[in-house]
Amino acid sequence: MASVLLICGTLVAAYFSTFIYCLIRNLFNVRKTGLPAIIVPFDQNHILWMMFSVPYQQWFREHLPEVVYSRLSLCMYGWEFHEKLRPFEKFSGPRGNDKTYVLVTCGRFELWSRDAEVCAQIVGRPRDFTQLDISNLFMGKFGANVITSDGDKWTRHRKVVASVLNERISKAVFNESVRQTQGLLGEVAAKADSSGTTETNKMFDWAKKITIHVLSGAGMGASVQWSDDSSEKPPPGFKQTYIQSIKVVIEGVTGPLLLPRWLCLNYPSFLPGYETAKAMGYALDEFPKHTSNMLDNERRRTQARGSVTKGNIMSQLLQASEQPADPDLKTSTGNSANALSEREMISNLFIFTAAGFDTTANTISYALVLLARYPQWQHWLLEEIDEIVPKDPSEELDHVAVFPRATRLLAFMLEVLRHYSPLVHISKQTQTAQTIPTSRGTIWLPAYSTVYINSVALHLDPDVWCNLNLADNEQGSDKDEFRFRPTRWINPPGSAQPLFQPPKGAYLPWSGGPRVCPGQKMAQVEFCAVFLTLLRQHEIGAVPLENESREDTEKRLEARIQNSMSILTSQMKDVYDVQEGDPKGLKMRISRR
Ligand code: HEM
Repeated sequence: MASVLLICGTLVAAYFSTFIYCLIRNLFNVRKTGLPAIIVPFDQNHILWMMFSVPYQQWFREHLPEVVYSRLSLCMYGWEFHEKLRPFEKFSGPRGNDKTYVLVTCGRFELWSRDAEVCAQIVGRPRDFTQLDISNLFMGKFGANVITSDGDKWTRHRKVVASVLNERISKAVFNESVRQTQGLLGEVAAKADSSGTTETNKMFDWAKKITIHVLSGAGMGASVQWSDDSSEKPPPGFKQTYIQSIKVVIEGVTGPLLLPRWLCLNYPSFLPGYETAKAMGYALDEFPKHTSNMLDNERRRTQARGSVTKGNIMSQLLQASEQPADPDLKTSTGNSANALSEREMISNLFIFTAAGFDTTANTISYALVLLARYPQWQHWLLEEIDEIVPKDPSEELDHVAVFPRATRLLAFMLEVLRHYSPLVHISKQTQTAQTIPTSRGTIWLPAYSTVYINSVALHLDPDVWCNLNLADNEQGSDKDEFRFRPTRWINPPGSAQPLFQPPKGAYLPWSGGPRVCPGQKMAQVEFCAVFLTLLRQHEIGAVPLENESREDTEKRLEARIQNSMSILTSQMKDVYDVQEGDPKGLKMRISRR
């Protein structure tokens, strides 16, 4: 018995001594960096902490002393959204650097920065600052792809992916976004009262529906009617439609996606989470099959057209993937050729959806609430929209004629993303020791460090944003960088560029450098197409509560926006999947103008 206890005790001691070793090693290394340190003596990337810290955040806040909680909160996923500049102003600033610090934990060495110079180098040197191992777990579920790869493998994926997201795709995305938003307006009209006004909790689910339909139509060439997806049946031999399987997979990235397929399919029905696990099991099985079938169909269509590709991502991907380039690789068709195998194509098609769905949908959702919160900005947009869209409402919107002129709308989107970046941080790791030269001195980093760009804090730098491009009728203010003010993006008349071009590394909602988001233009085109169509003849507002003043409505909307959390991306709580009568939801009003 004594020897069993001794073995257990030794194992426990050995386990905990690794944490102590890491803490001491990190304390030693931080002195070499010359940066301020914030010490939190445990491993914030420990699986148990990652699982339980966010759900128990409220409990920690209420029960821990302020001095402990104020540090601990910096280790809870998504903290950047709520804390804004606090760690920089409260902890690192007084110790000599208000833009970069080291979080000294019992895990890896962690650098956190909101310094544009540092951030520009992190995103500009993808061979030195590589993808986190953990991104493979979620994003590599269907095989290697552009997000999970580094080095030469990444170059190969990226070349294909970048060639696919081209101007032809922009046109397809624009047209599909208009078509889907018209579908939404059709549903709105069917529910409208005699004055042409509809009040609904469903506006945010509809934003998601537009985004997934656009990805399906302009992405995979599988165009869906607005009202079709609920009535559509899975094809023979399938339990889920393509849209259903993709939704389940994407919603599962918070955890269930990590479960193996066999476990999901055999999950005991008496345990909690049975329905989710079962749906995930089917989706893991069927998503690649659906995609593979769609690729086969597209191949057949392309052959029938005499190799003429269509303007959707899948068609372009097939063409780009089967260009001869590397004789050592075989494509799915068995040709001695480039680039991406069938599995890699499926995995990249999954990534387009995983990377493009929540990011775009949540940006549209924040924008909807901000339109209601700030009617003055909505009117500012309506002025532009009335000028650039055809006067005849039955005349179709032309991507080439309208998109380049939607300057205010794009400025509005850029301001939404400055405040509500879907990714609150961008994280990378070093494989070997690195240095980052800056005007404040050179930062040294040990091998196997994790580096975090805090996008929320980066986008609030007063040196870049405060009182930028004040219009004639606007007052400057001390804390202007915190204000939602899209005019800051509009350069004075006569400038070389109509929109403000932030300094390198200062604005990274789409990241930057060679690994900048290849879907940036697609997201911009979709955002503009959706709001051009929505606001062409309608206005967006929030339904006031009983006896609520306008001022109180604005406060409530502000609180709803601030009540956000980061799952994979930042999103408002309780706006999705809420039934019509449920008071938890956020009731929006769409009225004909
Ligand atoms: C508002 C919408 C979007 C935002 C804010 C956004 C943001 C980002 C960010 C920050 C990254 C870098 C991630 C990192 O390095 O850790 C990224 C990468 C990526 N995004 Fe987006 N994205 C958006 C829409 C899209 C769309 C619509 C697509 C495609 C359909 C897309 C495809 C990708 C891909 C493939 C990558 C990986 C690039 C690489 O590693 O080389 N994104 N995105």
